[in-house]
Amino acid sequence: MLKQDRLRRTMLFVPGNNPAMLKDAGIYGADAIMFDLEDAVAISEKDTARYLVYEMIKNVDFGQVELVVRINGLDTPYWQNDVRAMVKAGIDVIRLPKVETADMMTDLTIMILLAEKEFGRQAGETKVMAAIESALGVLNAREIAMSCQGRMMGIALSGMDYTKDMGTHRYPDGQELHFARNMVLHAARAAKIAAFDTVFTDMNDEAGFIRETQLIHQLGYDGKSVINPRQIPLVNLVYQPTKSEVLAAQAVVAASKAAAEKGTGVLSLNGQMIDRPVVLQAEKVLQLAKATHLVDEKGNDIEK
Ligand SMILES: CC(=O)SCCNC(=O)CCNC(=O)[C@H](O)C(C)(C)COP(=O)(O)OP(=O)(O)OC[C@H]1O[C@@H](n2cnc3c(N)ncnc32)[C@H](O)[C@@H]1OP(=O)(O)O
Ligand SMILES: O=C([O-])CC(=O)C(=O)O
Ligand SMILES: [Mg+2]
Repeated sequence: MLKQDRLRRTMLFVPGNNPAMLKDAGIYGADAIMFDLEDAVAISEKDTARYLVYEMIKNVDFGQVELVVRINGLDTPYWQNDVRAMVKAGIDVIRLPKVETADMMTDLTIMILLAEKEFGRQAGETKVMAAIESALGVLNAREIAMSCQGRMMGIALSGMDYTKDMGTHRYPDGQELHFARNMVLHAARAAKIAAFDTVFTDMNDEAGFIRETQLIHQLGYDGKSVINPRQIPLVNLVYQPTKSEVLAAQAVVAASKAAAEKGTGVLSLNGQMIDRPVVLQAEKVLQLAKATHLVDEKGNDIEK
């Protein structure tokens, strides 16, 4: 599967200085694991965490899960060593926190390219993503999302730092994130990259977490950064298509295959015109249904 085609419903933050959490991070079914070298790690532990994450990537089999690392910001003395170590380890994606301008992403990719050359990795192989955590970052989201063509995998809203920058804090109804959520999402969609919503930090407020996940799913986000394994099945449940959505998608895909065999492009199904966007949407529904074991690899129902 092409990397950009993979599901990205959940990206699990794992503190880079916690060996037990790092070792088991692959067992919870997250679509991506995000090793954190930034705010989950105390200053005194920065070098230890980098070394530990390097060793984990080299020695633990995380299977098909996408491996992301959140490095330290460009205003710290750590980020260049973070980049070198992670590129050497073979990380899939580097997430830069507190991105405010496209130039910051360019500075990051210059360093990544040097490290790719130094450690014999293919140029451009290491993907990048930007975390937007301030008013300036939100206003520049479009240029940030359009930068680093070919390497840019996605952008994320980071609501804790963002609300601090805005002079507010997180509220249960999420109104304070309304503009930023929509800006980040539009920037991602215009650049054809993935969009990730921010963490929800109250692990005991399951109803609040589900409400927020339903909102970002409705808006069109690919998924969410999560901080605890308990949040993963809740996101997957929200993203799971309904039975009638699966049936409709199966019918569209079957009709489009039959039309392609006959050499017809556009077709009609139950009086509805079916064109390419409808087929792509149906394929996405079946991809989500496969991930939650509602249908098999071929898109057929799994008897329960
Ligand atoms: C604003 C920001 O920057 S947010 C991003 C930075 N923050 C983080 O990375 C924090 C990530 N999350 C955590 O560290 C933890 O979930 C905490 C500290 C919040 C809560 O930890 P706990 O109280 O141990 O949670 P809980 O009791 O649900 O843990 C259950 C199991 O899941 C494991 N676990 C919990 N969180 C994680 C995680 N993020 N990654 C991997 N494993 C985890 C625990 O180690 C425990 O394993 P065990 O049963 O084998 O002992
Ligand atoms: O990316 C996130 O959601 C976590 C984070 O750093 C923030 O909210 O400031
Ligand atoms: Mg932050």
